[in-house]
Amino acid sequence: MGTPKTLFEKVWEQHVVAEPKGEPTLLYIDLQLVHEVTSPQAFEGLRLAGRKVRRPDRTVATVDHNVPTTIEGRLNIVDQIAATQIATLRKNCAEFGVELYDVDSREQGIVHVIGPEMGITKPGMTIVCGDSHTSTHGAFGALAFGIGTSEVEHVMATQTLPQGKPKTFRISVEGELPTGVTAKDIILAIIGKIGTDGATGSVIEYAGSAIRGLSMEGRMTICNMSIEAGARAGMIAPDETTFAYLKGRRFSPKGEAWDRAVAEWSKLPTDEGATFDRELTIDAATLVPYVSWGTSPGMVAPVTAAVPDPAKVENEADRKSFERALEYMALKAGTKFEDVAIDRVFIGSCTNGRIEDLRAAAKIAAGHKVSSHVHAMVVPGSQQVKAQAENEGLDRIFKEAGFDWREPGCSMCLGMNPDILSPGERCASTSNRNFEGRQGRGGRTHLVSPEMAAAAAIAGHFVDIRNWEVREEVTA
Ligand SMILES: CC(C)[C@H](C(=O)O)[C@@H](O)C(=O)O
Ligand code: SF4
Repeated sequence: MGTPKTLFEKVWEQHVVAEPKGEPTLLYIDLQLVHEVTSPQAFEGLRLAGRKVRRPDRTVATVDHNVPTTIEGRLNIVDQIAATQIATLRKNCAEFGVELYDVDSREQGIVHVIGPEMGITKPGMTIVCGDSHTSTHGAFGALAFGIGTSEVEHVMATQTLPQGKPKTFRISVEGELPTGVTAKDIILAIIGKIGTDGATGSVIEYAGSAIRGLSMEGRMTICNMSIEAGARAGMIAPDETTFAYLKGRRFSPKGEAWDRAVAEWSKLPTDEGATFDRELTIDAATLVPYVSWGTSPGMVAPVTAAVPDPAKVENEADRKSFERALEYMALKAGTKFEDVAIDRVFIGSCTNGRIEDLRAAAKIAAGHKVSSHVHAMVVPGSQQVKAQAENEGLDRIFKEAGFDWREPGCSMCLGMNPDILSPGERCASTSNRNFEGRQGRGGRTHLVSPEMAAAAAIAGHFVDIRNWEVREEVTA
């Protein structure tokens, strides 16, 4: 036995190609995911240099950010930038031999949803994408992180990437998660506690019994938002839950290869006695459902609380940004969140657009009606999520309750397609970012869990789902 190692160190060391003195390490990249927004210049760079995609078999593309979420909208994309980016991706994938899961594919969807669900994402891999929420895939014990467009080109050309070695940060969430408290609440609580720069330069490993108790969907929700705490990536050790999720998926190993893979993956978890640069432990019992109230994902408070008071902030710069956030959000200190009315609800995104999220939201919505002053939409993260939800009758529950049931894509997570807020509209959203204008110019975003979003749609304002009466007979 050598020195005890962390999950991150094991994956990192297995991918080192070269360690030139005084320069970043050259890492081998197992998988590159590609979408329409950050790939055009990378492909163009290759073309200009007369190069090929070195490993098309380790490169997977889909359309997600720009695609409209109605069938008619997809057939005739009005937005010129969107139409061009999508057409360009089609052309590039055909020319460079990259598999594209296009809108007519049964596997199209948000890049971070389709990788795991097809079994392309696997433990121990290095995974990159020109997209910050690539951290999602770390839920499988992969080292997965977002890269810039010039790096996308570098990986396409060489299947390697120069990277400085990040620091390690273990966040352990111990104990049993109270009823009504979800994976989304865990990560909102963490970011609220450590701040949006709390994990800068680090790879977070999420550990502890509350994390081990989560499904893969919940683990993905948590790793997804690592980037909102400034982390380079988030990781969770692969275990039986991981293997059960991956078994039998389209690109998962089969037969003997499966057994060999599981044996390898089982060696990845952090060794007893391994040390981290930083550690934090959170008691799961102290967590509640949260709502973000400001314009950064660190500005969060318990749903039962009131809008916090900037006057209590000592540091002047912090107080100013606090005041500015409240002004943008049109919120007054002291107003109870349960008295804050909303106009829109968005259930979807790579944070909370998976089947389990839709099940959870449907359970809350079943037998109720969306408030007359709210427009609420449910956007499955992928075609497979959509098909499965329809199989289970979730679409019917949502439609009967008055939710708009859409085609898969990033949708209202960001304002790059027709699904946007109008100026001044307030939205309860299951996505991961609440920056000014994120969901449309002048739009006001509150980040919440799928359950909280569904309940808010019905009540017309935020509600504590711990008091929500779930009509079991309707969902049964
Ligand atoms: C468009 C893309 C580059 C961007 C990202 O990197 O995260 C988007 O996915 C987002 O969520 O803001
Ligand atoms: S769903 Fe949102 S966060 Fe995720 S990749 Fe799309 S735009 Fe980015």
